[in-house]
Amino acid sequence: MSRAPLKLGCIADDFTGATDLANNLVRAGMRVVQTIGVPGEPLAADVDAVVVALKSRTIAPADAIAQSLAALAWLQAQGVRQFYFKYCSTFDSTAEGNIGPVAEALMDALGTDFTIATPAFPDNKRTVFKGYLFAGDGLLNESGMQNHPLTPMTDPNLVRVLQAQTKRRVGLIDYNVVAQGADAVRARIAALRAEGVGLAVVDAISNADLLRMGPALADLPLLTAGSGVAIALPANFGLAPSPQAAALPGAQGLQAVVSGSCSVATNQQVAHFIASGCPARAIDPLQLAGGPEASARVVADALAWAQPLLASGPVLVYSTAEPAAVKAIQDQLGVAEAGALVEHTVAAIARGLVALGVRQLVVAGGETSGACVQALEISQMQIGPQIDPGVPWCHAASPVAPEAGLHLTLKSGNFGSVDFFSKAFGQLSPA
Ligand SMILES: Nc1ncnc2c1ncn2[C@@H]1O[C@H](COP(=O)(O)OP(=O)(O)OP(=O)(O)O)[C@@H](O)[C@H]1O
Ligand SMILES: O=C(O)[C@@H](O)C(=O)CO
Repeated sequence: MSRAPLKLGCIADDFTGATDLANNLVRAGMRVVQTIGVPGEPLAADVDAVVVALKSRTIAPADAIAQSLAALAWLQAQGVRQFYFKYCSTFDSTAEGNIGPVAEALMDALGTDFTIATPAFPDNKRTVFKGYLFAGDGLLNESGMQNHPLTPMTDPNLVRVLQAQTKRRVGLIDYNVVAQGADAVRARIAALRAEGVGLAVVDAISNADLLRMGPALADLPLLTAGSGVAIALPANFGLAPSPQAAALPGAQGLQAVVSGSCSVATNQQVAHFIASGCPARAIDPLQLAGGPEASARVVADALAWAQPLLASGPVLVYSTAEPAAVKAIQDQLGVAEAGALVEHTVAAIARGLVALGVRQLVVAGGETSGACVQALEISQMQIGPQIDPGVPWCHAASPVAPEAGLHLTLKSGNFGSVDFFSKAFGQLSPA
């Protein structure tokens, strides 16, 4: 290997989550590449960290484990000093996992008996106290996440949630320990290890807490977390923030937003975009139920609608709906079927929009982003400047956007200010 070993090798369980992690690493001074899935060839770029983006959050645990181990094996082949399994700051899991099963499989593969688990991301109001996860000012299960279409979160106690997904014992490094600093965290890790605890949820209610615990994490082979902990890691490798880490090519082309997210923040962003007079077209999932022809018709109609409007500014195509409407659709189509149908259709629309000349694309929703990036045949993304906490602009090559590629941002469902969809375009520098 001619380049230096990677400092961090990261595996993210969805695509927006991967850019969120990459964004925090870039802001703290690392040069980062995000790959879409496990690359088929060795890493060429000379970077500090790679984030391998999987779409493994809601698939069967055995498949999530297999994909994560494949990502780990590829990262190991590139030479990596520390590994990071990134999941959602709202700890999104199904009843079977996949946070616990994947974390354990990675621990087994790395031969380590201990890791941490903390989704804390204070910049986005995700805080953990006494093992309880807060989203905004309320507990996770009162935040809207209890209504998530694929991963409803009804228990805010992360020790309990994780214990139900793991064979290893789950413990807690609570706020009193974190507040005392890295030495106290190190001592607590040693004590938990001696008691046979394999995974410890760590409290953090501010960036200062994350930065304080950072040095105590330097020697752990594997970290499992949301993106928050990432702000403390570059310093462990002697790196400091630098503006060059986020430079992207100049932007050009038409602008569009596609949204398959039904999260609280996205619902507000869609409503705001429509209220501000921008063109928007809703997709009715029930129209997709008639097989591939039905979906193809919806795609063609949406593109025919968008084409004459694009020259005048950004358009929005969305399936975003409030919880009651989502539930009604799921009751008729099934949860997984509705999700897959909508994702496939929104992704086909995203591809069609890029074929029409869109080169600045906002995608809302993690699963939706996964489907869109795959439809656009994107294999790698360069991470650029942050639009809002957890959401950077990225740049990627795509066969659908030959020559200069396209700018895209993958917005997690609950991230971004209410005016995110219009604000994002104003933050790109023209070519
Ligand atoms: N109107 C709808 N009815 C039923 N399901 C829908 C509808 N609109 C979208 N969906 C599905 O809901 C899921 C939304 O998940 P997605 O990960 O894209 O958004 P999110 O959960 O808000 O984002 P994140 O994971 O970043 O928080 C997708 O599978 C999508 O296809
Ligand atoms: O951590 C988060 O909240 C996000 O990066 C995410 O994973 C949403 O899908």
